[in-house]
Amino acid sequence: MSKFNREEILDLYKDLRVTDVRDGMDWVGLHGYGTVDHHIRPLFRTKVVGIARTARYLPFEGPVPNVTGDEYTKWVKWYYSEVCTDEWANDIEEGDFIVMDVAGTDVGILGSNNTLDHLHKGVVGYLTNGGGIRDTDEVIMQRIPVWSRFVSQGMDQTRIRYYEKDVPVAIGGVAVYPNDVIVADGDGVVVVPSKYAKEVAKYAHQELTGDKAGRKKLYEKLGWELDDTVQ
Ligand SMILES: O=C([O-])CC(=O)C(=O)O
Ligand SMILES: [Mg+2]
Repeated sequence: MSKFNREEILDLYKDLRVTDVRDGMDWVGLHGYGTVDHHIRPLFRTKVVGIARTARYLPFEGPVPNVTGDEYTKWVKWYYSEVCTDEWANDIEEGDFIVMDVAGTDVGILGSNNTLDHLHKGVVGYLTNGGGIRDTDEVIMQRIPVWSRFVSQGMDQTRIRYYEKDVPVAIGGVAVYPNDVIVADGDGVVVVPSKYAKEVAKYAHQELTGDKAGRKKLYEKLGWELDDTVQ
């Protein structure tokens, strides 16, 4: 990352909720920008902040080979190495939030296997505008954070091709550029353009601080034990 220090930004955003960041975006005049379509939901409730690493896939145009099962095994290997590669996985940095434009397709590019490899390399979460994720019982058990429109069963072959990485992509009505800040939790996903990241964080923290103080008073009134969300 050239324009700003990603560790500094990740630290600045680590405690912020999606709603704080949404408010921070409003405070700098970005009312109509950043909120990813609400149909894109988390597989399970969790909160992640990361730096956008983008990739674009296209539907596969065919043809589907008419071959025996054994020939198909070979064809699948060829497909993985030539048509649907995951080139973006070769240069992952700690804190990357993988943003995949899968053109709305119903394909399980990600599963319980390859996401573990990416986790090991530093990926903190995934955002897709289609399915893109399968093996979800295991993915949830492994605590791999994914926000997607739906869940897919099928594998890549005959369905999708990798096209390019590190380019702007459109996800749920929002243009996501490499290095944008992605904040995701149970309320969905908000995208902060990197050039506004510090200013948005300032007002997001103002919101969070005010909210904590208010809820702390109400906790006390209710006789509740204080937790991390109010102190
Ligand atoms: O095989 C794939 O491409 C995706 C998958 O199911 C996994 O990694 O577990
Ligand atoms: Mg699998």
